[in-house]
Amino acid sequence: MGRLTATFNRAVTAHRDAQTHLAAARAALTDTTEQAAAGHAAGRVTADTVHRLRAIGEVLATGWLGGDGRSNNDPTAEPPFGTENLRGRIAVRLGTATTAYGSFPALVPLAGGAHLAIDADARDPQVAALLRRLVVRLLAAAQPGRLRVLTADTAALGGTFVPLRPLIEAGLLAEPVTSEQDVADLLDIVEEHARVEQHDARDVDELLLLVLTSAPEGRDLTRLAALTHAGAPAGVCVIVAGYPPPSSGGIAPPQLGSTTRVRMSGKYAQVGDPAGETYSDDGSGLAAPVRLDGDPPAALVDRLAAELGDTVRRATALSFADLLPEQRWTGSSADGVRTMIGRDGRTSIELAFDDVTPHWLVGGRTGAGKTVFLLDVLYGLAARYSPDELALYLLDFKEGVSFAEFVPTGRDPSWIPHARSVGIESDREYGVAVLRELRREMNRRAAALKRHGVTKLADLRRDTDTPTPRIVAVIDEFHVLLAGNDAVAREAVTLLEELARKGRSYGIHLVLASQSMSGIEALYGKTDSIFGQFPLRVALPGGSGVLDPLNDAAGSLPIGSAVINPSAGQPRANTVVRFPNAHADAAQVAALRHELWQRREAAARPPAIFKGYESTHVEDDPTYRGLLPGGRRPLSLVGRVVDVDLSSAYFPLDATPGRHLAVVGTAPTGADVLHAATLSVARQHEPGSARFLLAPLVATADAVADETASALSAAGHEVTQLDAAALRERVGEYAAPPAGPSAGGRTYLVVFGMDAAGAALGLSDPVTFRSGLDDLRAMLRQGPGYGVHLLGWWRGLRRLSDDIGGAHNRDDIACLVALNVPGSELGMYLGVHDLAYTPRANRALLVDRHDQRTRLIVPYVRPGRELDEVF
Ligand SMILES: Nc1ncnc2c1ncn2[C@@H]1O[C@H](COP(=O)(O)OP(=O)(O)OP(=O)(O)O)[C@@H](O)[C@H]1O
Repeated sequence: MGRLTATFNRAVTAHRDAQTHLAAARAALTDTTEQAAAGHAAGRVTADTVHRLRAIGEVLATGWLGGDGRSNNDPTAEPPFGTENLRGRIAVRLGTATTAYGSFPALVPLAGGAHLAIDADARDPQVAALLRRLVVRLLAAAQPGRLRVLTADTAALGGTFVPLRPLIEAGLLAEPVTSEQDVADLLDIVEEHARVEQHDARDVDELLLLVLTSAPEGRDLTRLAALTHAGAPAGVCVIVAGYPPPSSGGIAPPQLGSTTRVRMSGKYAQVGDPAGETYSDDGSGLAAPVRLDGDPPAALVDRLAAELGDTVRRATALSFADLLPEQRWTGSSADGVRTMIGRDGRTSIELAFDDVTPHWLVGGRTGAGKTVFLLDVLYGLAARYSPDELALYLLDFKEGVSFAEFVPTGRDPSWIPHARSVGIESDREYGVAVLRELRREMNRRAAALKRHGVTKLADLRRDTDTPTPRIVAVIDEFHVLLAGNDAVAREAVTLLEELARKGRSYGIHLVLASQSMSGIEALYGKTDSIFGQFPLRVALPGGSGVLDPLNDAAGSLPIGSAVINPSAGQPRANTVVRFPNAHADAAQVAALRHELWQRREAAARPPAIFKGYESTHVEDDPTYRGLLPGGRRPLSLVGRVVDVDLSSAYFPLDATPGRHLAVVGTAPTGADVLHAATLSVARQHEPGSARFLLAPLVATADAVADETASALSAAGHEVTQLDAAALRERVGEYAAPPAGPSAGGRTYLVVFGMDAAGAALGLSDPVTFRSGLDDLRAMLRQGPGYGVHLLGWWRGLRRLSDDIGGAHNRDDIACLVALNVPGSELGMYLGVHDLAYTPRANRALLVDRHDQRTRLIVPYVRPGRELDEVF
């Protein structure tokens, strides 16, 4: 007993500095229990021994790890939460060991590589209550941010942890998983945690407590066992109930390492020897039955949730501001650009666009936080590098507003000065236009390198005064761009392949983000050649598609986190990062945008913006506004090209046979296009120097035709209105060069509803026997030569074809704007077999037969025409 007293006294003194002296104290307990067990067996246990055991137990499992958290000195005072750093082993109370001479606390070691297994699963209410009690003890004791608890409840499908709901809601405890597949995913997370902790050998950053209400089977049990063998540096603590599982076919279950085993026997439990610290000489464990502690008081659970929830959130919360550097625009992009994206535990994680990770592939199901992640990256970069160091091309294919905040709006004139072009709800054709622009820039840079006789972008930057910023081009929902297997998708694949392969040498970096990596037909056979150039993979929840098929680390990620993998998704290269929610910090984000905008250079221009849903008006077109009389050949404006700068779509009307315009399609916007085409040519003539003959032949176009006539008259032009018969006459007149006083100047025959002139044109002249169609065809060929141009709207392609005498005469009306005309029909008319055109609202195809131009355009509509009317 003398030795016992001495060790006890040492332990009590040691309590002042429990961490350093815990080992000594634990030795005291081991000593004591050994002696107690031995003494008990020999009938030598006395009330005094038990009394001392009780005191030692209270010293070892202090605060919330022991009793109810009350101290011996003042039973009414509760210890504070969050005192343990959990870096090494701790003693945790399981229940009360009873002997004939009284009871003492039964403790087991946990953490620091020590684990616990109970033979009955959580369907035994005592086991379920103990598991809850242990979770609460550890959470109450752990310093904020030092403990992460993951639970699996296959025994009761989540029911075991219902009493701990307040902790789940407070974010202190993860939602329990309940299926075998989920358990496998959970093990992925724990293994990843262990790998990262072991790799970063400095210290255990965060203890991951894994609580399972029943043991998994097969391979997952082997994985679980391996975790128990991983040792203290893995930072994992396993508490598993229902181990060993009922034996299957006599095969012994894998042995757990450093695990105290508890065996249930009626109302008592038998606690085995902890690893490395024996209660017994013969391995029989603690020689006293243990009454397990029951449920934690509900009030304690509530209080813990309220107090600790807040503290943990504050301690681990990551705000948008954490991503930003102290000083703006101090970075040099000579060797790459990098930004902090979030944290792994307490470690900040930076990602880079450089030679090692030139391009990124980002995956995540919809709603997984892809947009938020991209915004975090983009704002982080824009805060670090000036527009001379970094330029952004942003392209979004989904209906949404991912990048809308980078461009000026009616309410907020600010923009991100790095943004060169921003596409919102982009068309695939717009995407291709942006990629072409990037390729042009790449070629420009390649030529500049050659010119300066250098091989690296950094050297070029030194040799020239003109800034050569690195370019980061983000394409969100890029699978839309590559959908199908048409000419657009094929061109996009070719461009992407080239940019991915050569971009890194020229400071051009791509981020491809998508909710789906599968079923992209156009990529067939090209995935390796393209995605092989994207070593950095970012998998958000549901985004495992960007990782290796054997890497399922993104399976059960919570929102706000991502797997970062710089090795093209290989299973052993994951880091799980938490990133802040830029959407939640809208005021801060707006403040940053304003700050950056204010810093822009005086000459900075807002980005070229494409909003797929917006209609366009000729009056807003700077080209239209700049048109003046006296040009060499009048331009007839019909819309804006779907390209990076949204350039004006027009046809020059010169003297070549066939320089006429046909607008085709039943969409009422046909009349609007004709209106814009007519007014634009009118601006290029002095009043009195051109004749406008307007034939409003269909009721749907009457209002627009009247508007056109008044606008022309207001501009001082001579306007004559024609009906079908008069049109027939004029066509006859213009079939040959005019002679006499009407000669000279230009004549525009503007026909709203040319198909309605069919009957009149079909009539033959009683004298010459020439039909109106004969005259029309002659006029189409020769008219431009003497200044006559037809601007007509046909509602059907067939009628147009008939009027010109068959599709083989298509060059006789060389300028075509196709509205809602099926692509196949149009392809047939034009003799182009793989024409990629899908008619849709607010879009048209411009075809110029003479210079082989085919462009997707946003056709002009009259202001006030609502979008749903447009098609
Ligand atoms: N770091 C985060 N922390 C907390 N919540 C987040 C975080 N990131 C995203 N979220 C939440 O997830 C929601 C969806 O995010 P986001 O809009 O970025 O998803 P998405 O993947 O772009 O979805 P979709 O493809 O459908 O547009 C956000 O409204 C936000 O509330």
